[in-house]
Amino acid sequence: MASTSVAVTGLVRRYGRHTALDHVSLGLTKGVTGLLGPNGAGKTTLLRILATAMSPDQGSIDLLGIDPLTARGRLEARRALGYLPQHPGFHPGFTAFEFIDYVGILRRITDRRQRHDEARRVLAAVGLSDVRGKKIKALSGGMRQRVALAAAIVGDPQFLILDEPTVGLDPKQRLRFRELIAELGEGRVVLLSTHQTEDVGALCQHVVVLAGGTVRFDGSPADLSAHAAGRVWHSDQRDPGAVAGWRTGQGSVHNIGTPPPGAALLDPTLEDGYLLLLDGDPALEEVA
Ligand SMILES: Nc1ncnc2c1ncn2[C@@H]1O[C@H](COP(=O)(O)OP(=O)(O)OP(=O)(O)O)[C@@H](O)[C@H]1O
Repeated sequence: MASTSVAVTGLVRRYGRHTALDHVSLGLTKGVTGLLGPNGAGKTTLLRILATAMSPDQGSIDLLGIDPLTARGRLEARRALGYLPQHPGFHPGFTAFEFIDYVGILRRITDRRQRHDEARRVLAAVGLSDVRGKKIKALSGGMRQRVALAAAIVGDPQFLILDEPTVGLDPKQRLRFRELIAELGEGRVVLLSTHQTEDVGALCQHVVVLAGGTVRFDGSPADLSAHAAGRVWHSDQRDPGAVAGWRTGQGSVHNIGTPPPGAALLDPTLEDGYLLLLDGDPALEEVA
């Protein structure tokens, strides 16, 4: 039986003198894995390598039992994976159906009838049956993103690579995407790169944190939250021991860091764990 997991070992990728991935090793199984990391962490580089859009300088990949670093394996891997890139390219004059049909041609579904059935199936899966005859340029940003997701699932790939699929979506659209990704994660290997810690908390069984080209965390969402256990508290004013603190909608300040004695501790969220994991790390610009 074909392997149902993906593993990378010792992946190195350099851009000139800059090392974007520095001996990255990780394993992915069925379900949704969230890939978190600050800007420039190397997430897109890792995803592009897994999608066979780029080669690593060193390391090996086992993609559902296929070695995509060989010429033959690359073709086989491309049929087994779906990729939603950070900036999907569309032909805006195409209708949604025409675009997906075209993706079907690229994916070598040669039988026209079968390809059209597949286009209808994936457009229905992302809830776009009603607008399949509309030109892509006439669709909203959220709908276009759904077209990109539909394109990624043509041919029902068993490994899905999603690069920040919810960027620019409004909260309702994001929820819709969450549902779709959760459904796709049932029975497939899904790697979801995102800056949205709430999406990871809501969707993922597994989280990997990448920063400065190395893996800083690899475990469950609960373990990432637990990283902040005893280090999250609320107070009236921002506490001096806090590395970050913000006033919440309830009026009190949510602090993370080193609490004072007797502080009113809170249950940490995944975001708290993530922020504390990377606290003081030069790779994390957002919290500095
Ligand atoms: N084509 C390139 N040439 C030179 N440097 C690059 C190139 N692509 C990426 N880099 C650098 O490699 C590092 C990793 O980039 P990458 O895009 O993989 O990060 P990322 O985690 O996806 O970031 P973001 O969240 O901002 O998309 C960054 O320092 C980036 O500037």
